[in-house]
Amino acid sequence: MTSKGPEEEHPSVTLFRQYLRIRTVQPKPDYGAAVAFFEETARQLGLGCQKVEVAPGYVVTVLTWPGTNPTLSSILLNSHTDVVPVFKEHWSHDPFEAFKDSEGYIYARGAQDMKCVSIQYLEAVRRLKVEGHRFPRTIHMTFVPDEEVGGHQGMELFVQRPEFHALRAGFALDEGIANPTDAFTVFYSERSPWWVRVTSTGRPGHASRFMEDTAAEKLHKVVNSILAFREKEWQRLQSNPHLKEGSVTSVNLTKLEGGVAYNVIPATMSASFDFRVAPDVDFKAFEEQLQSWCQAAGEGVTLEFAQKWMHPQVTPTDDSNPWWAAFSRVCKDMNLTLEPEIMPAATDNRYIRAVGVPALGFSPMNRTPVLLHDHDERLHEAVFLRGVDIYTRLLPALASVPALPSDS
Ligand SMILES: CSCC[C@H](NC=O)C(=O)O
Ligand SMILES: [Zn+2]
Ligand SMILES: [Zn+2]
Repeated sequence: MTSKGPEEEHPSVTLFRQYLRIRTVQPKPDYGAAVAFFEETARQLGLGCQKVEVAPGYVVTVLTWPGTNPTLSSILLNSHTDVVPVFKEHWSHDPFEAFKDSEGYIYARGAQDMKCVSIQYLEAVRRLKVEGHRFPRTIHMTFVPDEEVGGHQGMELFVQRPEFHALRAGFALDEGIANPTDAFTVFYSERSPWWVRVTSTGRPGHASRFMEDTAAEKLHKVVNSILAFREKEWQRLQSNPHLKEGSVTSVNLTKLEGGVAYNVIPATMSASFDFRVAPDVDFKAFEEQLQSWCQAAGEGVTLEFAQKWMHPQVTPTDDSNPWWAAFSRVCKDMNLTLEPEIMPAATDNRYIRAVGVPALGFSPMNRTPVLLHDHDERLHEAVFLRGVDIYTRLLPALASVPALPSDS
């Protein structure tokens, strides 16, 4: 892939790099600068712009291109504006400079997750508007805060607001993940995050003794049960080539806490786990399983949830779903191979689907290594521009889906 010199850079790439330079990095994102950026872009594109403060300092910016038939439900193009922190010393270039190398790779935090998508939406709308198109359905672009820390001050609140319902979203697109092959991954569901802390209490005492009923011994049993379950799910994934990562339940032990001194047996210890529960799991039975592992470990072992998503939804990927039919038809016409999967991580799409809006997770990056949250996150400008082409084809198709029973 070749790239043009800076003087001939495509204006969509220039806008992308400008956005990448805004430091919307957790844990202290500069959301004010991002909102100002989208307000200015809305002005340039002649789009409506609404700001909804869902919590103090947490603004959702909504850019709107009205359709010709206001009775139809709208298309919602969502993207989050925050990005995850960096370990600067592991980067080849400043992660907030949006450096472009001689081959055309743009290095920046957010290059894949998901500032590319925000600008691709805008640039596709710009092109279609410049060409004089209008479509029956309204297109709304929402730029939301807080996704990287769970969306609790972002999309989770926004979907409950009257301003969200007033958008009358019939279908939504949000983020996906890059695909290193020629194909594009599209996500039709998500695993549910369950963050579980197991606390074990037991007899304290002098650490030179063979004390019975210690917190550590009981915690060890629970850790063993959960890691054995992890191994079982891992084997199930490994042994079946039809299963993808998002189709099985994963768990990782992410924190161990407790203890005060080498020679004091602590009265309490805890272990924290990040479970990602597959959408076809019986949630009630799974929670009972967790409880029974705690009980089997002995007295005084309890669990609490720091996150517990209970509303997994599946957006159908067959022609019974007119949105899928329109989406997949465009991809077919463009000769794009789609790989439908379940999102292994959690995105704002779970909140959108939970309020009844069918949604797909799609970040059009093929032939691209998966570098979200990684060092040297980067995207080739040609892949980025191809993504603009793809949305330029997708939006007319989606915004022209004929009236549906759900529209009335
Ligand atoms: C459970 S809320 C955290 C959301 C986060 N999303 C992106 O990485 C994730 O860990 O999947
Ligand atoms: Zn993301
Ligand atoms: Zn992310």
